[in-house]
Amino acid sequence: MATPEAPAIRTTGLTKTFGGRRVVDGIDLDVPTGSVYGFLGPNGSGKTTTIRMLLGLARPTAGEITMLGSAVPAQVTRVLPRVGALVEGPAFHPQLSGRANLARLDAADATSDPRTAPERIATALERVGLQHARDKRFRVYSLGMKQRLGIAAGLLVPRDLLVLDEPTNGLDPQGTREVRHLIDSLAADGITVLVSSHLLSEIEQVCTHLGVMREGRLVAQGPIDQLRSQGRTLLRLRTGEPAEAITVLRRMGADETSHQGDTVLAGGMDQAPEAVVAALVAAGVGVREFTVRAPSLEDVFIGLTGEGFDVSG
Ligand SMILES: Nc1ncnc2c1ncn2[C@@H]1O[C@H](COP(=O)(O)OP(=O)(O)OP(=O)(O)O)[C@@H](O)[C@H]1O
Repeated sequence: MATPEAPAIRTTGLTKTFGGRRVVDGIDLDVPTGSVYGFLGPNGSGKTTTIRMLLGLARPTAGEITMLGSAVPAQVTRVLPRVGALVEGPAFHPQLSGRANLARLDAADATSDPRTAPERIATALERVGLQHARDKRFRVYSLGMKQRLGIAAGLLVPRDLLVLDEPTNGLDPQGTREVRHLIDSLAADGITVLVSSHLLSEIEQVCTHLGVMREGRLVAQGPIDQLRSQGRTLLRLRTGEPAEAITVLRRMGADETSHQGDTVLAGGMDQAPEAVVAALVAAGVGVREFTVRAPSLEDVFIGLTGEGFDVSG
């Protein structure tokens, strides 16, 4: 049994190679118990392969995994009953109701008790907010409802950990919100959630922790506030004297400056904005516009991954 202090998931040097290519390259994941851990990275960065190894669906080339206190894959049969997973989505029958679909999946699970099935199915449907639609056919469900039914399938027995691979992928904004609310409420119940996404904006609001993948490597990991504070404040100003402005800003500590036309950008300064404006004016630089942009997670990730994360949705 994992103690409350033990991480829900920990990997050491986890590696997977396909044809000599390191698709997952020595990653040390640390998913605290009780966290909502956003596993973020562009398509192809190795998230799904990592998740498949965690769930015992793929064998690591090297490295170790401990999940809920048990070694994976060696003790995967012990740990899997405590883990709900949504990977690639279960195959639902379009003509059957949500409830009938869950009954089919539950019946196919040799470890679940058929006597308690109706109650467990009702609880899972309730949990994801689909009780009212339980008798509707799957094919008339909205995208968000379909995805929530997929999560319900992972909740047919009580779980300590939920692993969701891109649960918001392809959803419209409404569906994305539904899934986010569901993750929030599952976390409030004490379930640890690992949720992958290639879109920061889709999961940022629900996560307590983030891990960022780039080309098979885990390039950042930690509590979301800690990662956010790694960002740099950016000053932006408009002036008729950009060259002079840059000289002043550099003297005041800016280590990154650029200008285009009358717009000057500067990073790496920690002076109060009013002190910067005063120094500019004292140096004869006319300031037409001045803004300070607080660091965003988006900026941090662009720096880490070398590419922008989609901010839609
Ligand atoms: N069975 C396999 N054989 C060979 N290459 C594979 C296999 N599975 C995955 N890959 C490759 O490994 C890389 C990482 O894939 P993976 O699916 O883990 O990334 P991902 O971050 O989950 O991206 P996506 O969001 O697109 O699924 C990709 O280049 C993919 O083509």
